[in-house]
Amino acid sequence: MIQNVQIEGIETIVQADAEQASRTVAQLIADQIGRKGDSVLGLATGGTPVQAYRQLIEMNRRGEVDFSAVTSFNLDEYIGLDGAHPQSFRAFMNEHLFDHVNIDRARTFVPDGCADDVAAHCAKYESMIDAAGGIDLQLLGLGHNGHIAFNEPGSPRDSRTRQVDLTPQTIQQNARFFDSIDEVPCHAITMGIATILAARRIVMLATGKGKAEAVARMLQGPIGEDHPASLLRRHDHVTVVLDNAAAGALHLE
Ligand SMILES: N[C@@H]1[C@@H](O)[C@H](O)[C@@H](COP(=O)(O)O)O[C@@H]1O
Repeated sequence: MIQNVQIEGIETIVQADAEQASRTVAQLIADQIGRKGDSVLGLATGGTPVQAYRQLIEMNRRGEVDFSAVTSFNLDEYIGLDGAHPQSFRAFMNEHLFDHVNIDRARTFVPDGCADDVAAHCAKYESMIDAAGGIDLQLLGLGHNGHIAFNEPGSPRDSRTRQVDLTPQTIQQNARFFDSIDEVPCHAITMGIATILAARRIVMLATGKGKAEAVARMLQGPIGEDHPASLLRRHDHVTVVLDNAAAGALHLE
């Protein structure tokens, strides 16, 4: 059963399972591209969006969504991994989306984890987003500690693309993608909270019981930098898409 509720002014869609929630997110992205063929998308990595990307690939094959004029900017990248490294977010995006749809690879942007001058690269990434006209739709996942992209708790709400340190918890969480925890980089480049909040529309996907507490704090806890996702409530066009399990700690009337 699908529930569509307003929580603290945020449109929240609760689907039965991760498959249905991913389908909803894929449809929201396809609708955005349908309205504006040359949309600028903000894209996310992690385990959560994989099914939504799979749906988009299927829709692209069926001719239901056309990526040919789309531009994309990814949220983040590990420092020290170049795009050819299998655990880089560039490789992730190629494998899970870009290799399988008709997007122009030259218009897909992921921060360069091997940039010589990281600060200059971050400033350039911001100006490239501006030059593209800003992000029309930003897709987000949710960290267990409330992080968005790699904006860990305590990240300033006016932060922009920059180098950050990862918390031990995030390193631990992401170790599942590597052969061992020692291989997980400790630093990353991430869009800032202000970069994310500048997107015209934000779609957050969270699934599974493990995200339930973080979802409840995001939507019904205090708004503050100690739970970065709660700052999304300061944005006027956010859609949160959940499965039942991730909605489990919410107080729904
Ligand atoms: N930087 C990413 C985030 O963009 C992502 O949303 C989050 C959740 O990941 P997952 O979807 O695998 O739970 O963790 C990562 O560290």
